[in-house]
Amino acid sequence: MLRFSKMHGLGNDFVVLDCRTTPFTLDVARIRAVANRRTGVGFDQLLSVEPARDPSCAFYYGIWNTDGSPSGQCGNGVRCVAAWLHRAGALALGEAVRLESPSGPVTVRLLTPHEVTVDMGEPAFAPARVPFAAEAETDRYLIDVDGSALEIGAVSMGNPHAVVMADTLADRLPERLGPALSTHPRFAEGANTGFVRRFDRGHLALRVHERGAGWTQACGTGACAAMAVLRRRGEVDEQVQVDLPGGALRIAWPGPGHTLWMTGPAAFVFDGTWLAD
Ligand SMILES: N[C@H](CCC[C@H](N)C(=O)O)C(=O)O
Repeated sequence: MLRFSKMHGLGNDFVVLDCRTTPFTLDVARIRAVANRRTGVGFDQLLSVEPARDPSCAFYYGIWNTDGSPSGQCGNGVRCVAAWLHRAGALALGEAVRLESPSGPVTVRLLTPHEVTVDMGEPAFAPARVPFAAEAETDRYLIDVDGSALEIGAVSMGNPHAVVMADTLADRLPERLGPALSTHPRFAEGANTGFVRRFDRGHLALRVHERGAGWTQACGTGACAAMAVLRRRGEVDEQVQVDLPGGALRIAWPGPGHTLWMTGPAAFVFDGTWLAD
């Protein structure tokens, strides 16, 4: 009997599974079945809360996209995991706790039962870390998409991101470029592709075409990636508000050599039992 919680962070929605005592056993076909928005539950990512492998962390969380592919990190998801652990009595308000993601530890702290701040670690710009095929690391790469050059930033937040300034698109549409960049061969593991508009040094708008999940209402690591790329270019201050279709996140990052902080909401929708097998 598969029990789950349906949650969301700014409309980026999740099925959360309690795998603290029962191991995670879903295969790709089952993940896709649960992801189906008509015959399943529907989610952008499925999250499994499991015992930590790293003894310095309280719990581990696994992340799967709608197509069954795994991810190394999920910003909106880790806030939901923190709120889920709080509801389960395993995480106190105000307590800073390390959680283990597939790409390593992050530190979460609940400001309220529905508002979470997360130390997401340091953005990784080295092309091999993204991974992104490039001869040398730079703030801006020119990448060939459909036969013409597009300027992007490339960064890992534990998962790969391409960041595109919307004002560099000319007449090219994000609807086409998002899927093309998310599966671009220079990103060996694919990319989450964010289109950013900069209002001023403290305020951005962003929408993200996610690897393995498509367009989402919000992408936490995408907001972190947009901040990381623009801050390193000197185009934003240490704190920014990032407006996504589903709402706003607050991101803080002094710059290279520092970790990056994300603050935003986490919401419960319902608890359920999967009966479709
Ligand atoms: N929605 C998530 C990111 C999911 C990333 C996933 N699509 C990948 O394959 O890396 C977030 O809030 O950060």
